[in-house]
Amino acid sequence: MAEPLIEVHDDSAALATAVAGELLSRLADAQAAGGIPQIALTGGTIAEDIHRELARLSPGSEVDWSQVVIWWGDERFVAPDSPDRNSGQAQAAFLDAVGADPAKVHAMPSTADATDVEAGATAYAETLRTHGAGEFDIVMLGIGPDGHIASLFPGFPQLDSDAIAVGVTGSPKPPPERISLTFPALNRARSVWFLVSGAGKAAAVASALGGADLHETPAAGVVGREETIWFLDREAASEL
Ligand SMILES: O=C1O[C@H](COP(=O)(O)O)[C@@H](O)[C@H](O)[C@H]1O
Repeated sequence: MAEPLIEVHDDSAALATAVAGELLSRLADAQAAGGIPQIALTGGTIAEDIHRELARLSPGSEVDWSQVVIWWGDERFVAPDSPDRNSGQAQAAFLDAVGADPAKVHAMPSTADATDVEAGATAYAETLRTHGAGEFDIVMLGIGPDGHIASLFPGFPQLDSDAIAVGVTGSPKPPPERISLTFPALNRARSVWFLVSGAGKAAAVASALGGADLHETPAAGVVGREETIWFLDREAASEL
């Protein structure tokens, strides 16, 4: 397993531009090689900045977004039009603008699609299975100040699940009900990219990269099969 790479940028704006540029470059290369890349998006503050940069930079890129398969690492189990939806944020920020194919955009179930989080997680796992069980090219993950990634929170039982996707209730960060991919699913990715900005995340970054137990710092439990890159700004890297 390759050592994680750490890339530090001056601030969150520079970080967002760099990640968007790198993603477009990877997708263009994969498509030029004849592939239909599969990526998993994340929610959160830095993801919003990156999505806006993807909208800005995509027209000048070689990427055909209609030939990219889109997944999510986690989602808030709320109404489909709730502003809390990670997928709604991405759709509005860039997926509509760049011409993503709705048939290849796999949002996690909302309260309109499933009776509860467990049913939603089971349905998403089934969707993943029908598409090769999540052979992701790139999984992007934000991280919380508590070290959570996706909706895998410190001390929660979902950390030990061997399912593909799980339901979460009582999330310490609102909204309380969520659906999340698990470690076994996330760790099938060829590349895992952590996207982290701000001083509030510095301790979590240091803990994850310092080899913490994944039950205390869930970010420590995800590695790509081929590469793991930590895209940080200076503040997030300040405790390394
Ligand atoms: O709730 C969530 O939080 C994390 C990090 O979000 P941030 O706002 O602190 O950057 C995110 O990675 C996850 O997808 C999301 O559901």
